[in-house]
Amino acid sequence: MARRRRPVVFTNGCFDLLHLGHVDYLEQARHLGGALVVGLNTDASVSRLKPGRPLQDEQARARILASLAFVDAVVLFGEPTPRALIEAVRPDVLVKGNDYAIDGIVGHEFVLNNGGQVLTVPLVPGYSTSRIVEKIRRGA
Ligand SMILES: Nc1ncnc2c1ncn2[C@@H]1O[C@H](COP(=O)(O)OP(=O)(O)OP(=O)(O)O)[C@@H](O)[C@H]1O
Ligand SMILES: O=P(O)(O)O[C@@H]1O[C@H]([C@H](O)CO)[C@@H](O)[C@H](O)[C@@H]1O
Repeated sequence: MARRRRPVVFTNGCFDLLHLGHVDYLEQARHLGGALVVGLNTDASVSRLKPGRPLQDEQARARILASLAFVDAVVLFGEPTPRALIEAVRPDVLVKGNDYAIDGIVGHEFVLNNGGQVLTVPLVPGYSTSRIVEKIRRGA
């Protein structure tokens, strides 16, 4: 009897300083399917998106993400968006935090046209890498 493939969940981000919001969101994302693949922006890709960043290099960011029990794979991508990676992975579920609208999530058309789902996960209020950086700068 053919074994059913576990649904693959995909998300992506810079994940510069991992915080409670990231952990909560990644754990929720993992439980929307059977395995979680995280697309991680390379240092060059992050620098284009967020000048002055990243604070932690791609190897450190990748290793930290991969240490989480609910992250099954981490894949670096250097392009401005994860579009090519999403089309290569062909995930069953594409997830972002609800700081993104569904139609603003790169790859949503591809995943939906491929019969998959595109979902958002509520943010944990008050947590962001930028806010952490700000607090450190203020010495708060
Ligand atoms: N507080 C949060 N709760 C849940 N998910 C979050 C939170 N902050 C960010 N995310 C999600 O984590 C993923 C990676 O986001 P990102 O690396 O930009 O984190 P960030 O803290 O928002 O960073 P920055 O402040 O530099 O924008 C995105 O899908 C985003 O929706
Ligand atoms: O960590 P961020 O800024 O949430 O991650 C970005 O997400 C973008 C998103 O997928 C757009 O829908 C992506 O294009 C960008 O490369 C970052 O991963």
